[in-house]
Amino acid sequence: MHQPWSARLRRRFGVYAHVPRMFRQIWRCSPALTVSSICLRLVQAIQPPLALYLGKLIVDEVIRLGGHAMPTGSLAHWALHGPATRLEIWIALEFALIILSDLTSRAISLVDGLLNERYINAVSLALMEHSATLDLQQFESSALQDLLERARRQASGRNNLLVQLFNIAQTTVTALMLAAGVLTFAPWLVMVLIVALLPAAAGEAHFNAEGYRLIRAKTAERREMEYLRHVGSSAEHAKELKLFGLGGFLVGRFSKAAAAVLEQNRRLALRRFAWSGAFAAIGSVAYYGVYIVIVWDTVNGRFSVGDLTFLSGSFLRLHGLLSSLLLGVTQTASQAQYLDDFFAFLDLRPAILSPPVSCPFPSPIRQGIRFENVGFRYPGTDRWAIRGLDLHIGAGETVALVGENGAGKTTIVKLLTRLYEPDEGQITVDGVSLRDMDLADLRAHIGVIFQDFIRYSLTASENIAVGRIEALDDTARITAAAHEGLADGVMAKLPMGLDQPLGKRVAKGRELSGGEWQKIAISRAYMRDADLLILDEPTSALDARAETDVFERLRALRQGKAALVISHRFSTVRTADRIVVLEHGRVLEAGTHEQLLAHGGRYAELFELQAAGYQ
Ligand SMILES: Nc1ncnc2c1ncn2[C@@H]1O[C@H](COP(=O)(O)OP(=O)(O)OP(=O)(O)O)[C@@H](O)[C@H]1O
Repeated sequence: MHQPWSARLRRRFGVYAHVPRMFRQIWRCSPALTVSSICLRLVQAIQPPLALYLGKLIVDEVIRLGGHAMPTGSLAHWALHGPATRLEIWIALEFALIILSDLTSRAISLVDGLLNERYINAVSLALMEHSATLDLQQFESSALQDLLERARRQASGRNNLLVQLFNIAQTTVTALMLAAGVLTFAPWLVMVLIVALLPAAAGEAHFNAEGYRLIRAKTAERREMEYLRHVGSSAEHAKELKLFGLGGFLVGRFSKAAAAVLEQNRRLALRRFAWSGAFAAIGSVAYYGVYIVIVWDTVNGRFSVGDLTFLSGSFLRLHGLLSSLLLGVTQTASQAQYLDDFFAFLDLRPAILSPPVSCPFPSPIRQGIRFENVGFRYPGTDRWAIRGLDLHIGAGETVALVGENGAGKTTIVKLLTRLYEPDEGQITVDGVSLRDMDLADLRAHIGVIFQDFIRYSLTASENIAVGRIEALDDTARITAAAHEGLADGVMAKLPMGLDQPLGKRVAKGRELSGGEWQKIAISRAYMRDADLLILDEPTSALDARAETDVFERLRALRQGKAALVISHRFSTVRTADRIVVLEHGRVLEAGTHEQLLAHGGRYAELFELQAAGYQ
């Protein structure tokens, strides 16, 4: 696939399109530090040409003084009374310049360090804040995971793009000043140097673009490697890995993925090495050619010895500066590609939004929640997870959903909380469609515990407070919720009580049993004053006594509030006001425990199957 060179050039420089946006971000982090960094770098940028020019003046002055009679007496006498006043001034200035240069470079690293840290934090925050606004559907797509993986590199702080871009600007100012100085002596020499560097510039740009293409193509492999590394070295997985003896298997998988990535990188690195060596040689030949011409012109009296010092010094610097500029531009070009990914991620917009004008959630619920002919397919699949579903949850009613694995129970919860949008039909609360409600308001009125609830590596009290994060400091509310959710007994056993960090990841963290974690999760639901409570497998890990306790307390909480309980345990299910049996995303039968048993359908069959297991 061959593109015209103009298109290629546009694409190469196109990577910098987001740099102004990045600068705006940097500016917002700290205008004072940004201005300080720019000013300090300007001061630093003009020092090398000044130092070189002072050097030339000193050499010329020394040669001029060389013709005079040798000073008599001491160095001090010569310095004070001799004809060396101008020389002394130049030397003093050069000394001052060295001190200044040292001070500014220290100040630059201080200011840049502070600014960079703020910028990296701002990038991480932007990623987290934006992630919170995206749809669950977007998160479940592997394309988004790949984009996020690349965008994260921007936040990792490894690439230090900010400092590199500032360095480029500084180097450019120095190079321009040196070039201007040299141009006054011999304009064509500068042209020779620039032209000699062009092949290297093109080569670097080419290899950087190729490197990025490689990384992009291998994002999925890198994500897999990241996953394998995590699984292979985390405490959560250690137990199963040991017992199943999976260490070797994981290492093998990782090595295979790593070897594929490594091999491609190696080939690119070798080609890059060979080509950049050849291009660098062209630059060096040009530099020495120019140097020989300057020496020749000095010998022939066209330049003074001071001019020779200045020109050869300037050329050496210019050569070094142009090379580092080239390296800087190409390195930042490849990093700027991640900037592209970072902003592409920030520009993603969620599809599930609040309407411009929203209706309030009907609180308290008077008529109930209704699914009307609802159909839903997960994105990227052809199979209907739910189809033609009609379901009613009356005000103050507890409905239990039962059905075999994959029947669509959890999907109903996702639709009810608008984590996903139905493809067909609608869901209403007291006749108001979920689409017409403000998303945050809708979710604030629903308390949900999913079967795969999160075990936060936070303190016990924080783990409960996440159910209503505004009440993080409301110890009385947290204690009451812990009591309702049976977590008070769990807390009593913890040495640090409410303040006990949970999980193995944190210092002094205590691990809990599955049932104990579930009690903490149930307590979260009690933190909310929810009009609709959804419990997806709430008691699967609880012992029989705890299960009874949980449902007794739930009955008390449910006064005037609707609840949807999903469970495979019939001891839980039979307490519900109404039981809905799902099959292939549709309602198969519905009624009370007694009605369904009398009906002798699927429910009765499943119930008897489970009851037989206890006999
Ligand atoms: N994120 C997803 N993407 C694609 N398909 C999905 C996704 N989540 C669930 N499904 C599919 O949708 C169907 C319904 O899944 P759902 O999780 O609602 O079942 P469930 O009744 O809750 O099952 P279980 O009793 O095992 O928890 C299943 O066939 C499942 O494979």
